[in-house]
Amino acid sequence: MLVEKVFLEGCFVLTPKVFEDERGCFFESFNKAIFEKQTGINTNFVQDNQSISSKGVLRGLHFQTGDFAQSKLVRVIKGSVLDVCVDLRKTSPTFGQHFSIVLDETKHKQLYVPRGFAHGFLALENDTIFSYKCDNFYNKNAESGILFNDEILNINWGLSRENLIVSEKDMELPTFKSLVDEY
Ligand SMILES: Cc1cn([C@H]2C[C@H](O)[C@@H](COP(=O)(O)OP(=O)(O)O[C@H]3O[C@H](C)C(=O)[C@H](O)[C@H]3O)O2)c(=O)[nH]c1=O
Repeated sequence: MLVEKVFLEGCFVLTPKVFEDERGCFFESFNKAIFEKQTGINTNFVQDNQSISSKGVLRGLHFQTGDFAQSKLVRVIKGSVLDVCVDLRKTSPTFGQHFSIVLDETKHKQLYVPRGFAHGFLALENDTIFSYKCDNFYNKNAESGILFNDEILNINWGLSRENLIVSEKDMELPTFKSLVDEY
């Protein structure tokens, strides 16, 4: 597996070794020993999630607060997404900065998003299957997030608002500034 450091400390892009033959292909989508050896992160994922999205669906930016914060290992099983993570660690030199990457079914790249980050993605194709591992359980009362089009974060999603499908819940998420002022 190829592991590449992202400029946001603790964030990694992982590319598995793919074995191809006349039947198709095989790759290990997660191997704890290799992951820990190559990232130096000792993690214990406890929950797998999966979502299916039409083209233009934008989910995020989400995170869980406090003791319920989650690190995530995210990947695309079918289709493609523009995946974005935002550093919300107040003591981080990259606080408020974000990293974007296209994850798709052909390159099989994965993104490891540490605790203390907000995460979201835009589905670039219909029937995109997004699958991810979390190292903490879902806790509805600890859910929080930031408006996807927050002016300070200034994330380029590549599509104009009228082409996006965003849940009512996500449209009511706070701005980055209101979150910073609150904590
Ligand atoms: C996240 C989650 C949700 N749910 C329930 C709560 C709702 O009734 C329903 C849909 O949840 P939501 O609209 O929050 O789903 P997404 O918008 O895909 O949320 C995810 O979107 C971005 C990409 C993330 O990074 C987060 O992991 C996650 O928040 O599933 C659960 O039962 N367990 C869970 O772990």
